[in-house]
Amino acid sequence: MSSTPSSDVAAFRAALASSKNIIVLAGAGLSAGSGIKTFRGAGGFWHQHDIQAVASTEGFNEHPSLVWQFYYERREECVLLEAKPNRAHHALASLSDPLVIARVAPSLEAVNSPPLLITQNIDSLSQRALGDFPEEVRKAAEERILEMHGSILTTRCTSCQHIHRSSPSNPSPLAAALAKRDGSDIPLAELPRCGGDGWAGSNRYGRCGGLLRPNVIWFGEVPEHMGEIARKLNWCDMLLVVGTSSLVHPAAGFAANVKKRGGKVAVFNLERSRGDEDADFLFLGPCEETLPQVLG
Ligand SMILES: CC(C)NC(=O)[C@H](Cc1c[nH]c2ccccc12)NC(=O)[C@H](CCCC/N=C(/NCCC(=O)O)S[C@H]1O[C@H](COP(=O)(O)OP(=O)(O)OC[C@H]2O[C@@H](n3cnc4c(N)ncnc43)[C@H](O)[C@@H]2O)[C@@H](O)[C@H]1O)NC(=O)OCc1ccccc1
Ligand SMILES: [Zn+2]
Repeated sequence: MSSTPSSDVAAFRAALASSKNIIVLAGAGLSAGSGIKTFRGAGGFWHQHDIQAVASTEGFNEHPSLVWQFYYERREECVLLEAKPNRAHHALASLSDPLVIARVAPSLEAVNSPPLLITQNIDSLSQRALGDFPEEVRKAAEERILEMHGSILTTRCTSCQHIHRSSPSNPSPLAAALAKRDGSDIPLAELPRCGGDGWAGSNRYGRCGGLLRPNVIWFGEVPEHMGEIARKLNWCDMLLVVGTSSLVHPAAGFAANVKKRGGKVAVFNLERSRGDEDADFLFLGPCEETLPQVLG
């Protein structure tokens, strides 16, 4: 790849305006401006926790209490401590407004509107940034947000696979259990259990009682929505890569995939990141500043 990436805003806007299928890929940097720690940045999660122990199926089978405490801390950050969507989330959310689309992306094909947002984040802040949009715009836009690594707002039963949605307002059963403890091991029996209907074969017998796990994708597990993501990337002619170190696969391979098919890539990151030398556009700095500026 010969040329170095451009940071010419007008050139980027012209490229965006002629794009038919725009996709956004987001990582932890998108939510850094909301006070949520990243993974590899200063004070990041992976500096304080062993990835294998807290973000793998094996880790959960060995130490379910430790993993639950790690995700309770994540839940605290995102939900209980009221993290709010920042200007980067709102700039991306504005791409769901038909008036904004008409102005910045008039060539966007209706089937690709609003632009798809593929997020590696589990914090639900991109959805919350849609808060003040009219119902139908918000609904349409929510369907265009793919949480490929799951969500901190949901738990999954390890036996019946039932998904439980604990809304931010009422604390999850875990909160009660964790609140009691000083970080020491929580007995397996006290960890969150499935209240879903239990089924043995064809007859039903009350509560499933299976051990719940955070409904997030751990290392070694297949990310969510991979079929839809692969299909949509095939036709993507402009990929915005926002706040990700591009070190975790399969997300880390999306940009090269789009480039290979003749699409363009624009990277928004606080600093240089893996593979950004192959991008067409590179906007360095806090994305809560660069995105509103470039999309504004
Ligand atoms: C470590 C890495 C080498 N390992 C992997 O990639 C593994 C193994 C692997 C698979 N393929 C490979 C190929 C090569 C090598 C390894 C592999 N991948 C997997 O296991 C994946 C599953 C991985 C998912 C793991 N779960 C997460 N999260 C959920 C839980 C949780 O959140 O706890 S990953 C987690 O870490 C990743 C962290 O990356 P970032 O979000 O980028 O955060 P990071 O801190 O690293 O960087 C932040 C960036 O933001 C920038 N920034 C900071 N502030 C700002 C700011 N203000 N503005 C702008 N930018 C900013 C910084 O400069 C920095 O660049 C995210 O994906 C995040 O979700 N599963 C899978 O491959 O299954 C098979 C498969 C695949 C496809 C189809 C079929 C089968
Ligand atoms: Zn169950």
